[in-house]
Amino acid sequence: MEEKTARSTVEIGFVIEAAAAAAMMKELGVAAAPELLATLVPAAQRLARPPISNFPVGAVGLGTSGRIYVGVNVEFPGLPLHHSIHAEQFLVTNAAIHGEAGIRCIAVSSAPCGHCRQFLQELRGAAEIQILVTSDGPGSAFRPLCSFLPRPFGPPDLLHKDHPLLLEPHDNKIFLLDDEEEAEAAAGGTCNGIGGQVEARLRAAAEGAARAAHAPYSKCPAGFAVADGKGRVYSGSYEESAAYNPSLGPIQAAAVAYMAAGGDGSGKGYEFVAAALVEAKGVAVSHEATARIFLAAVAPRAHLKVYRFQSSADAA
Ligand SMILES: O=c1ccn([C@H]2C[C@H](O)[C@@H](CO)O2)c(=O)[nH]1
Ligand SMILES: [Zn+2]
Repeated sequence: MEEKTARSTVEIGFVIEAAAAAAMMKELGVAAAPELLATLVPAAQRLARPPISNFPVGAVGLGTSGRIYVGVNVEFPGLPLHHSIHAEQFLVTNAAIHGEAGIRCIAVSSAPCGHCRQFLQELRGAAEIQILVTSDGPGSAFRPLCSFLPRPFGPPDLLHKDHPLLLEPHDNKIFLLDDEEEAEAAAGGTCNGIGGQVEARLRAAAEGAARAAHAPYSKCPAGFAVADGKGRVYSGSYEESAAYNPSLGPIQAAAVAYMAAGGDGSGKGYEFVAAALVEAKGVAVSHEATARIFLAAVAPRAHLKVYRFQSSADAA
């Protein structure tokens, strides 16, 4: 009973290094890493930001590196529900931000929805990812993703089998258009006096995120970066799903980076003062309008600058 109390009050961050995970296993008397994942789910739920549903979802995943990644659901008051981030998507995005190569198993507080089962198809070896649903009770066990989503539609339906998948390295060819065109593209918004240095860092972060984006279906990679009032920059890459709708936009991915780095989405809100979007010029998929809607709802003071690059057919 005492042990149970200790477990339920454990506090965690969004990334747990392999050595720290080993120390936790020892402390909590847990024999194997997958068992530790389930133990940490209540602590993960406490990091969730669900002001609309008040339904906190926590997901805890083990990477092939031995690191543990936490994911939580994030809801944005004032925005349509499809802007929400699911815990499982948060987990995968958090892993991507930290350069993780693969996810072996995930413990999650409630059954993954159809959208998340589909999103997870973007990972190599998706069928064998092991999932445990803690709300199923003490006797619940890890089961492969293919038992949650039999006969999936996924990357093999649309891509060559060797095409890089979500957690695999991407280097999309991006060459930003010159300054004059950027200035034209940066329509709207008033510059609220962020320093040129922060602006340059935002641009570089968004460009790097666009390079790393997983956008093999539209071939429209994109990256988004936000700066807080202290000059800290957080960036996220667009992550596409073969089934399109479960895709996670670069704006949501940057919100994950912000939260995973300790930004508090519930207390003082999202303290973004400036943002940058990097995407191709005149292509099928644009995030600019979404970025403006998102910023207007969560950080209305933030100035957005949009940088464009010439679309390249060999974007991967
Ligand atoms: O697989 C799921 C299902 C739901 N949610 C979140 C979305 C929303 O914030 C809340 C209610 O659906 O739970 C997840 O995070 N993962
Ligand atoms: Zn879901």
